Amino acid sequence: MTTFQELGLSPELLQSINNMGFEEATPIQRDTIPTAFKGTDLIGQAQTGTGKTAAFGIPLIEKMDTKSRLVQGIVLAPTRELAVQVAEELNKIGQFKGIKTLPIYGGQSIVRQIKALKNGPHIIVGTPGRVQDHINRKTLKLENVHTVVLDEADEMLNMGFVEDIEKILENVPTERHTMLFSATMPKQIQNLAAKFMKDVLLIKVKASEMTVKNIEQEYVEVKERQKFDALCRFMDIHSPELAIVFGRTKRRVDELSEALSKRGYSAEGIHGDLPQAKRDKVLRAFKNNTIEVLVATDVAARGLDISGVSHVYNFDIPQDPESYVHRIGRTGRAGKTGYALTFITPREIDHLYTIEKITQRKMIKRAVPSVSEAMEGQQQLALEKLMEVIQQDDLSGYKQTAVELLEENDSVTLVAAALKLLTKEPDTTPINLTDEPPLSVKKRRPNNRFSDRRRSGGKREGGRPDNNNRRSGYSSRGGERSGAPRGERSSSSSRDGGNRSSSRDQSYRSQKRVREDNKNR
Ligand SMILES: Nc1ncnc2c1ncn2[C@@H]1O[C@H](COP(=O)(O)OP(=O)(O)OP(=O)(O)O)[C@@H](O)[C@H]1O
Ligand SMILES: [Mg+2]
Repeated sequence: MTTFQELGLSPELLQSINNMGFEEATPIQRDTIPTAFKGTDLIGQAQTGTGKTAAFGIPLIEKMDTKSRLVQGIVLAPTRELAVQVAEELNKIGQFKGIKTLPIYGGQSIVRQIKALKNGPHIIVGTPGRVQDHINRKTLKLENVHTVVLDEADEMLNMGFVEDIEKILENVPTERHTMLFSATMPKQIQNLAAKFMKDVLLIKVKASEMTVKNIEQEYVEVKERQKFDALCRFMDIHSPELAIVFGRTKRRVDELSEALSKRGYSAEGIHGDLPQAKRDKVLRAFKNNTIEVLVATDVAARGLDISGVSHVYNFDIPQDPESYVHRIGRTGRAGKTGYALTFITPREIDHLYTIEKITQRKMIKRAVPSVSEAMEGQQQLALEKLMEVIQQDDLSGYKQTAVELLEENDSVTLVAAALKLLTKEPDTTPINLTDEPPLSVKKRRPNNRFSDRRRSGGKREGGRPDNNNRRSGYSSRGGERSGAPRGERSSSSSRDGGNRSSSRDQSYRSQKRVREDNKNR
């Protein structure tokens, strides 16, 4: 066990960490904070929900000069919601030191952001597109930035943000401290490290599996047309506290959230085509438990930390194993338990095997529950509600009526009627979802997914020189700091785990993903 005192935090930060209820450092915090204090460029990899935000947030804030009113630190994140969340956490960590963090992201009034930027924030957390916009408008100056963090670095790379990041970093002094964080670090991340970092140290929290142990992982094989009924039955049995249902496309999310609402679930959808105000509203409602089911594209797969998410349903199998890891990582956070169920259609079984192989974790096969099983699940829930009222509420105001009722009815009939009233009986309102074709295996293009995306994505095209003049190196925590020039480091890929290299895996991983446009992130 490592305490934050042992990590040498200032009294101000110890106070905020204490206020946040953190008692001891998580492994990634224990391993990265001392290295980050030394100013070493690093890549931090640890499972979802294990405190990577504070792992970079603590050293970032410790390094801020409170007397300055200039921006000294910048964090880039792939989605707007994540930028907001990270800024909130940094504001908590920095509150007693007086460090101000400002989120800037697309979809929010630029005028409002310009005003806020004038208030002298020390740290900016932003999505690449909007940050660049402010740089171009000269409303954000990065010449005094000494620390840069790329949160969910591999996702920003997947999305083709690498050029935006490069442009942003051209505005930051080269003598800077750069940190990359994610739960997954595909090999292509080395290109990013080579581009943006110096003598990089890879700090990877060792785990036998990529996903956290306390998430129960199951799958169900079902025909496309039967998926929705199966989902409803599973949810009736599980009665999740809060659930996220992931769909592959925006249309899927729209249709699913509407269909779930029709069947009586309290559900709303979120994806990149919705106006930001709507996205904010839906997420707020989910966090406040006003809605119980969030239906989402992968826009909600990364980094979001919502307490109470007990179940994740992959209604459509994710596009690649990394996406799987992040999606299910929305549950089982900070040591809590969680549950994840993945739906596959018969032709998608190979994708499931690939996920299992890469995560090093087997999923348990489940059969589609019958209507009566779903009904039993709901009855059980009603029973629990009833027992809770018996134990916790004052029922004296109801007892006289109960006595009168019992004079005319037998007790079993009465209790059965009460249970019926409390039970949400399976709803069979007809639903017609547009079929999604099964996830297919396409031929892998040469090199890597990054180059695929550059060719295919509007904003990602139009290349730029592939190189900058930054020195680069890449070493594992084990010590062998290679320092080898780019192009000579292919051997270092073995650190990623030899199990990742079968051609089938690669072709799967390199598929062009049905992703949302960068601008919507
Ligand atoms: N030392 C700690 N003790 C207790 N809780 C912590 C500690 N550090 C972080 N947490 C809490 O754990 C939760 C998960 O943290 P965080 O969002 O930083 O995870 P993450 O590793 O970035 O996950 P992801 O890979 O999904 O982005 C948050 O609610 C955070 O406040
Ligand atoms: Mg995170």
